[in-house]
Amino acid sequence: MIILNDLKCDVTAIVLAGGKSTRMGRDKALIPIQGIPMLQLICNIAEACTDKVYIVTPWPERYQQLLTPQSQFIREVPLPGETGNEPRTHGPLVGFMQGLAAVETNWVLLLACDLPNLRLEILQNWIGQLNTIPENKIAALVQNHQIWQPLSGFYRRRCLPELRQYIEQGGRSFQQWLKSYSVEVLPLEDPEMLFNFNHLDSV
Ligand SMILES: Nc1nc2c(ncn2[C@@H]2O[C@H](COP(=O)(O)OP(=O)(O)OP(=O)(O)O)[C@@H](O)[C@H]2O)c(=O)[nH]1
Ligand SMILES: [Mg+2]
Repeated sequence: MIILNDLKCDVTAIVLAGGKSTRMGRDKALIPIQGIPMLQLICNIAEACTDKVYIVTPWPERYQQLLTPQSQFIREVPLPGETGNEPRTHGPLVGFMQGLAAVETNWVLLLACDLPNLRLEILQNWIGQLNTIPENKIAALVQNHQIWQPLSGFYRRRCLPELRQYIEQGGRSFQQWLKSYSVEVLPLEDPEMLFNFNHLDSV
């Protein structure tokens, strides 16, 4: 357990709660799963994995009552050239970059807020393996049919300068950005854990 605690200290969690929830038709973060709003469910799991959790969102007021003891909001701001009047639509890569700027640990656990089947023991198991990942790997993610699952995995903090550059050049795609790097594949026996709750009729 001492080893897991040491590793826990070297990981910060970033939970993304923004976007349009177009397919759901209402804010996904607030949809209850067994009585608990999805964002809170994810933050509870994140807190058990790390000592620090950042919730990156353009609208922290909306989630104020959900805030758990080790969590902190990072208010997402428009990029230069974007207007601040409409809900942000710049997407999760920009939210991630804005959260990453506040991180001081070597590793970041990035989580979407729409993962109702997320399992603590699997995340803890992955955290236990982080110190075996070769230095040249910028991230450690699950891969399905050559597609990375970017919103439920780990990134090294040092990717920030290159991520910033990619975004400044107009890039918004995790898949495209990750193509420039060597990424470790995380083992996952049951892909159901990463079921993405996008439609109300999908459960
Ligand atoms: N902070 C932040 N999070 C975002 C943003 N866009 C998406 N997300 C988060 O990224 C995760 C995956 O979101 P998606 O399901 O791909 O997109 P969405 O815009 O929320 O929903 P759709 O409109 O149905 O595509 C969720 O946790 C969202 O809260 C954004 O611009 N900022
Ligand atoms: Mg989704």
